[in-house]
Amino acid sequence: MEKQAKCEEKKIGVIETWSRKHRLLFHGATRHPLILSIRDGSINIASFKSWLAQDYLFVRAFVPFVASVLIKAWKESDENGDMEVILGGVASLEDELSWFKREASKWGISLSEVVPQQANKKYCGLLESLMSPEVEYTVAITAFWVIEAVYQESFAHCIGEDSKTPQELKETCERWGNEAFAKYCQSLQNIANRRLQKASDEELKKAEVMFLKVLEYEVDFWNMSKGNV
Ligand SMILES: Cc1ncc(CNC=O)c(N)n1
Repeated sequence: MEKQAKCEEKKIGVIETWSRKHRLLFHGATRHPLILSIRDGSINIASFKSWLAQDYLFVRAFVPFVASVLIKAWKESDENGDMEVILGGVASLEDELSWFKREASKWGISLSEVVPQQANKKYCGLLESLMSPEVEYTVAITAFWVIEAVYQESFAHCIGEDSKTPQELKETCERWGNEAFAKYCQSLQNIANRRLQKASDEELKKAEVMFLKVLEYEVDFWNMSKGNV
């Protein structure tokens, strides 16, 4: 019986098990009021602009984090394919930074003057702590997957059926809500699941704590734009 339960768990994967176990928090991060207001068209543009400016700073800190996961994959991975997936992630961030600059200029935001808010600083600090060589590949790749998955699930919701997303925000939603990004997130999830399946109990625990922490920080990140509602 116990063996069978374990097999079941393997079949659906650790990530799905955690997403179900912590579905309230997962939902809080992927169906935040800011996202719902984009989807129903009631979004305050000042909130959007504030999010855009803060997210640009976040993505700048995200680049070295992803590079650090690449280093861990090279050193610790048991599978050759991991590096290509992560390298693809690094490469697409160059385009993403250019997109932020174009988008900011469209909205009249001067990126050089943006001051990071507290929640952003805290989140970038978490990314920096994950870059340490002491942090295991399994923990880092789990964090990486959650970070990407929150944006994928959130923005895909804004371009789904019956969404009333304003035309000028559609490109933003497409950036993370598109099919190719969903596939990339699935590849990251597969890597994370494979690693978690083989992980020690201690490593599993650390990865689950990190999973929760990222979700919490994502909620705090969305909350930053509340001041502008
Ligand atoms: C706060 C936050 N979380 C996740 C992402 C998505 N990853 C890269 O773009 C993001 N841009 N910002």
